[in-house]
Amino acid sequence: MIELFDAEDPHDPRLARGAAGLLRDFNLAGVLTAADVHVAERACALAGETDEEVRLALALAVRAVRHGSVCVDLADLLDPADLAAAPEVADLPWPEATGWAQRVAAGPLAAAGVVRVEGSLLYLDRYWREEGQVRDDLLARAGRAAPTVDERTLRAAEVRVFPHDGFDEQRAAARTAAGRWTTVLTGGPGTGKTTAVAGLLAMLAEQAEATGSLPRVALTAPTGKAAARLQQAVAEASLTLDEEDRARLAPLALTASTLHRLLGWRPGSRTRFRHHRGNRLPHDVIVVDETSMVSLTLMARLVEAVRPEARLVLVGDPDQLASVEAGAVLADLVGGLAERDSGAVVALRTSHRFGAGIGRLAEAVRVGDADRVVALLAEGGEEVEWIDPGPTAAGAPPGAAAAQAPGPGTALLREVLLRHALDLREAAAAGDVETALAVLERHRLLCAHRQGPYGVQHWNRQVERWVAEATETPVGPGWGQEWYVGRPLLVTANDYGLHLFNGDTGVVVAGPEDPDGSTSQDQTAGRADRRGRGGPALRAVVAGVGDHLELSPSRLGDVDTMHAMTIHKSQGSQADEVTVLLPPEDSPLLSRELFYTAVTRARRRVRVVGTESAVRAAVERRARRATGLRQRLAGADTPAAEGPAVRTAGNPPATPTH
Ligand SMILES: Nc1ncnc2c1ncn2[C@@H]1O[C@H](COP(=O)(O)OP(=O)(O)OP(=O)(O)O)[C@@H](O)[C@H]1O
Repeated sequence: MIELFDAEDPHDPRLARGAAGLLRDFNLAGVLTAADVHVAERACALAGETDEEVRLALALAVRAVRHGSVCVDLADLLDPADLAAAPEVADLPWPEATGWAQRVAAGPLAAAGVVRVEGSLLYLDRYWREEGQVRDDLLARAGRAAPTVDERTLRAAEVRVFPHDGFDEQRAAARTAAGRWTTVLTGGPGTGKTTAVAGLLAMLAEQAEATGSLPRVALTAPTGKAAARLQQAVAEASLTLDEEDRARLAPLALTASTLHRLLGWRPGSRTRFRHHRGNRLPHDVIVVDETSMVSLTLMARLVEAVRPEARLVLVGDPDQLASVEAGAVLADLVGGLAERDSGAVVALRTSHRFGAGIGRLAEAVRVGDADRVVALLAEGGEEVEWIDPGPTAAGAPPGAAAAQAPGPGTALLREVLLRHALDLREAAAAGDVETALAVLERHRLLCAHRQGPYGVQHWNRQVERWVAEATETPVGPGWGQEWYVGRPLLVTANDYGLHLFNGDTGVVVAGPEDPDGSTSQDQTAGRADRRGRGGPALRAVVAGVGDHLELSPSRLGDVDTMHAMTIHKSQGSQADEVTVLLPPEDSPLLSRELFYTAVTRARRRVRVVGTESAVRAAVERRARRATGLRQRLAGADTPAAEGPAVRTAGNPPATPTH
């Protein structure tokens, strides 16, 4: 989607002062940011490229990566849906598509290796190389003779580990993964992916017994939070195995780490690791969870570091939002490998966790049946509720009624959100950590946006205002009370020293001073906030795997308030009840992948707040990313050899910006 920014202020930092010609036109129109323009200008100056249209093409390629695409299709920049949302874009002086890419290919940028052109696809060199490398490494793995397995032992293990008909899908998945070097295991939430993985590991451990060895197993995920959940889920799933298989898994000492940690994070580089083609990972089995969140760059680093004779099991849900960084790797693998190598992709379809109501809604969203989604929402029930704010007040932005104007939508939202915030506050004020953390898991408000009336910031402040009114106490930064009892927390960056991971959640509770023996410097710096202006001493409690961490709030650097969180951030986590606040239908963030991700965060009940047109837009609009990996994997040497642009699902902007 051609997403625009709207710069009314001439000093807006997104405007590139000094830009000229086409770059200036596209910058002023909000298509290109100053960063896109500067990169293009600099690279063209260095390479000696003076053709304005080629400069524009390069800036659009830079922009595409910023929006999560791996390349840009110069022949397919505008589609009717984009133009309906932003008709003014059509009036920009777009170059004639025919021959545009060829001019880039014939020019000095391509000669200098800054860009690569394939058909109408324009890549920045790095992403072109990474796509090719992922394809080559995966196809090389697929071309090797299959791993040797003892069939009789395997068949006996299948029946033992997955004992009845309800495990048919998982049994088939584990059998596939046991007999291949690379397997992509897909399924929505609660379809038993982790259970299948635990069973597979027991089966592989038994296979290794014949050689008197133990398989070296790595469990990994793109984020710390997802890795922690994977470890916990595998441990829980292992408990369902019989004693003999549990005993097989015990010596494997299964712990999970982030992909960055597994690959060997190196200070100063986000894309180069200690393990690579020349220093491969030692493991025999590598299980990656939440693969939909893995970017192309990280996948490239992973597949080159895996030993050819190690099993790689990529687990995830390809219908969810794709990675924050460029690529839609899981969706591409599922599409490309399924076409080329029919056995590599195994899908689990039966949900063992959701109630039927959420499952039906999620499936209707997944397949893009907007009429059914609207009918299911209208029907409602135990698990599904719809708050349609209805027609908005004159002058109000469409769909804003529930967010801003007084009305039934606002009253209902207030009731739900305030009740949850007060329950949290009550447990936190009593210093009851277990209850506070349990209450935290009961409900999430999920927003597409970060800012604006549909955004997390607005709703965090709004809930704080409601709590302040209800309790007649100052709450929130508006009152100079950043730290207050019952403040829900979302960790926004990994801190390996403190064992905190991006995506961890927690709550501020009343409690004894210096829970972690904080230094005198901490105490001085944090005292005013930590005491909440004469209130009790405060401690932050962060939920961990099987345990929690308590520390002084002053030690927490990267945290947000979590009365509301973005759908992007919610990936990989669930809550009993979820309220999804949809932005208006013209929001560039609305997409089927976003809506599906939000709905599937709910374990017991999902509440959708949004107009019918917003619901329909969410279901019908595909988030798109331009990538070539799917087609490369499917068989074509170059993505353009089989036709025009390759688009795959999963294309939110890299970060929600509204
Ligand atoms: N075949 C089955 N029959 C009944 N229950 C099952 C089956 N497989 C898994 N379960 C149960 O369903 C729940 C979800 O399973 P599991 O954690 O393996 O799913 P998942 O796909 O990994 O979930 P998610 O990725 O959403 O966390 C667990 O409680 C598990 O014990």
